[in-house]
Amino acid sequence: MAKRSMSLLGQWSSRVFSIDLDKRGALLNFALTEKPQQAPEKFRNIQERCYSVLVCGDDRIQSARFYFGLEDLLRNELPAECELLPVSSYLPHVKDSLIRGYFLKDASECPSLTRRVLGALGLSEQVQVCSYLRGPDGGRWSQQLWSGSENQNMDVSKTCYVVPSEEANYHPSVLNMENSDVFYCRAEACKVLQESCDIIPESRAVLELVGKTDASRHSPDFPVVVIEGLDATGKTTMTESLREALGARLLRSPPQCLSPWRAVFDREPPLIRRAFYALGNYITAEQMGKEASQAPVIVDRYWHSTASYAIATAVSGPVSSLPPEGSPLYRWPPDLLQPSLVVLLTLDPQERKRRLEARGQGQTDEEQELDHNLLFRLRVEEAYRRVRGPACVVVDAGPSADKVLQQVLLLIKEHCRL
Ligand SMILES: Nc1ncnc2c1ncn2[C@@H]1O[C@H](COP(=O)(O)OP(=O)(O)OP(=O)(O)O)[C@@H](O)[C@H]1O
Ligand SMILES: Nc1ccn([C@H]2C[C@H](O)[C@@H](COP(=O)(O)O)O2)c(=O)n1
Repeated sequence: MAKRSMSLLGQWSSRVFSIDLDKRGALLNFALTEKPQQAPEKFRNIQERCYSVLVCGDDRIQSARFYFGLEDLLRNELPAECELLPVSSYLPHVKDSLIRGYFLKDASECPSLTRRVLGALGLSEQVQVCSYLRGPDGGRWSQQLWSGSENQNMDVSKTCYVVPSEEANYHPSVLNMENSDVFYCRAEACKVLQESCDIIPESRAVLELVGKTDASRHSPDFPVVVIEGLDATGKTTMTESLREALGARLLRSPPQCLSPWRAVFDREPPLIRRAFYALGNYITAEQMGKEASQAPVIVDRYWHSTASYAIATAVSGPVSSLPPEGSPLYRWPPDLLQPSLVVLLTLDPQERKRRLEARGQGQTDEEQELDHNLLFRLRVEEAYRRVRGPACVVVDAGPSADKVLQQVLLLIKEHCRL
């Protein structure tokens, strides 16, 4: 079978390549042209031999898993002097056109080892390898696409020149977010798990728990109040107190019944992991519908968490790299039950860290990332504030637990019929 990536060749020169130079949002964008031209300014400082490895297979589950493991694979196989930078290639404004991979700067003494590793990788149907050559004047760079032939040498099939491209006004990941990071209907999330069944047998068990009825239009008799926030902002404390104060039922998303499989899906790439959490919301929604016919319901995390963590993880850099406020990516899935009120607990980063340390519990990988990466934490919180349908009401969780509880009870009185 011909490589799918080869069919991209016709569009190769329309593509923008965006190299993520650091996690702080510095992107190096370039395009390709057939006429020799000067490379972007930032390219001219590069002294190393350069390559790109893009993952562009037909099977989205296999490609997502392959890309997820690619960084480790490259780090294990390549000389230590190879610097790896995430790279995306996309057609501007074209939804779902993004393909991802790594840009390699090789400063090692052994170029043949790097080429051997990349040559072997290039044989895979889901990988496209290119090398970049600096012209003698230093200002020009050419890109050579490696053919997928079994010849592991650089079998150059097309040469293009690296030229500056216009800066995009959003992060390229935004193009592929819908149905890859965020799922706006149960059927789309189910599809991902159905496609995963052969390689992740636990997907079947999850799918069996997901109902088929659409409870979204059913308006519960009692209020449903969701408590959201980053780790250690006081969600557990608040939800327990509200349960007591209101005689409410307490639910969480993902629901208890998914606990046996959560760790399995946490080890999967975003496509599969986010589909799992999306389905967790639908299972919790069914429980909400039942419980709220008898008593008020309090929910620990729900759709705001699923959408916000997914969107904030898919992009890098500052809050400005998020999809803009009002983007349809912040919409509520029409088939997912809407709560009566969503409260977002926020906390000063120092106080949150103090509470985390006082609690002395292990953190999830993602929460460790929050600690290390202030930008990520800011992105998650800003995404929370942008999600609509209903929008969250922000409450400062800094004061004493009792004071915060009184404030939330007041909000419930204002927003809900009790
Ligand atoms: N208002 C408050 N003032 C001081 N300490 C608080 C307050 N609310 C909660 N805490 C303490 O902060 C720690 C974190 O609170 P809690 O476990 O409720 O947060 P959480 O948001 O549920 O965290 P996670 O998402 O990780 O489960 C706990 O030790 C809790 O006792
Ligand atoms: N409804 C939910 C609940 C949780 N998540 C994800 C987001 C984070 O990665 C992690 C946080 O959960 P915690 O450690 O507080 O149990 O789980 C989600 O996507 N949707």
